[in-house]
Amino acid sequence: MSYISTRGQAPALAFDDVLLAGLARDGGLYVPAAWPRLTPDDLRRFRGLSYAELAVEVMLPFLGGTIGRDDFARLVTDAYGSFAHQAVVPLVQLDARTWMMELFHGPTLAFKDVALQLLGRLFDHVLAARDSRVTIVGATSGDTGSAAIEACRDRDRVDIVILHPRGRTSEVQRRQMTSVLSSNVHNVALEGTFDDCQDAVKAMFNDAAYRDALNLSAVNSINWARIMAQIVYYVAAAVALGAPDREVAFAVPTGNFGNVYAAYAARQMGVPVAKLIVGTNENDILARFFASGEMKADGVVPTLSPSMDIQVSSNFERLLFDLMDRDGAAVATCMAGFRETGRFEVSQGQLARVRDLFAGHRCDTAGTLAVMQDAYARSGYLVDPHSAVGVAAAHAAGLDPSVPVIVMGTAHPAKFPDAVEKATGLRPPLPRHLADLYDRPERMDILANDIQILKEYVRARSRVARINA
Ligand SMILES: Cc1ncc(COP(=O)(O)O)c(C=O)c1O
Ligand SMILES: N[C@@H](CCOP(=O)(O)O)C(=O)O
Repeated sequence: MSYISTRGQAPALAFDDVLLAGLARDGGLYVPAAWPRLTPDDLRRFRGLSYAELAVEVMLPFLGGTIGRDDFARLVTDAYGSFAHQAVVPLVQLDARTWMMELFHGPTLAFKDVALQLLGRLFDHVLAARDSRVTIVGATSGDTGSAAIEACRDRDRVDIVILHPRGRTSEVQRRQMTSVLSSNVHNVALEGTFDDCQDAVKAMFNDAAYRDALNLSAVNSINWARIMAQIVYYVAAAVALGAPDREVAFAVPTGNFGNVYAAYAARQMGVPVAKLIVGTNENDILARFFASGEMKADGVVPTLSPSMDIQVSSNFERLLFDLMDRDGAAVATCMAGFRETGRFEVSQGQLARVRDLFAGHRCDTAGTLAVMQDAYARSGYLVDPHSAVGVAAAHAAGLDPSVPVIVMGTAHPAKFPDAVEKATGLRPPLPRHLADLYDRPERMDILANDIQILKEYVRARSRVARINA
């Protein structure tokens, strides 16, 4: 198994190198050179497995022998042992044909834990084997940051710097990051949006001398290993609801397009997926794209679902690569144009192809609150505002009623108590391990959106940079 860049110019890498590389050296994103296949018999065999057992089966082919089965099984079992629910990602039925897959039972209460609890362990394993260290730099709109910090805190071979947009996360999200006082953890509140944070991270990776001097690594979904670990729960959900003998659909609240891309990857591997429904909030660039074929960035507006306040969705490039028949040069030209003008367009043929599988739906604040109110009124079920966008998308999709729709429950309602209280009158308490979150001291640095300042900040906190100096 080797990995190639969506822009066609970077060297192909094996899994362990991709794990540490983050962004490809040509600015592209790594994808598998070929998709491993899951046969109908594989899917039937998966029916009796625990989540950790299934995770090993699904992910092993992606490793291409770079990590042995026993070592990998140990890392996976350990990672999912940190989840508060025995099923790891339980499925809850919402109505006759709609399910919610609760992905938020990990330590930081969002779906990011599913991948990042494993990634932290993979980093340790690979770095120990190489006797090496990395500097991780990441961008967050709220959830990746805390999940990555939790996964990397106190790890001797890692320094981690996380940029979040100042004042644009929920208070719980911010505190989950800034109250971790470990010496290898550094939080930056950037004067800007999530897109600015992500741009800064990519600019650091695109400076070859800088990335080499710091051994930069990534925890965002630009890192292929994030996507790999997220594929597993789509396989689990489909198998639980009848795959390979029944098709399913997924409704995915979307921002950076990593989660729904993992669903696409599961389908490429052989999971019978009838539709992928992309839910967006008022930052609806993706919903507009699936309607028109034009990708056109506007300014980011703050919403009730702040983790999805994103306009430039990194992982869309991975889908575009397939849509352009894996022509890296064409993707590079398209991305350069997008960077310059803030827009690109696909052909009518490409739009038709993409719409065979994908649909987009925009849900505004009123719609989000209505879903949360309705779920609570009907069954006492509390839905966070991001997952609510997914539920709205599922209901709007108008699919054949025989196809079960699985909504990705991406965050615990207690992460967004203000929104939940506004919708239901109830303020969900934090689980016990976070009960004193509001009393914990915080540490962060407020920085201007200036790439030189940010680069110097990260360099000064990188032990690798000090060793290499
Ligand atoms: C709670 C929550 N829901 C949905 C999303 C969107 O997921 P993705 O960026 O993978 O599209 C995010 C952030 O990524 C999130 O934190
Ligand atoms: N919503 C995310 C944004 C970053 O997405 P990622 O999947 O690329 O890490 C967040 O919570 O930070």
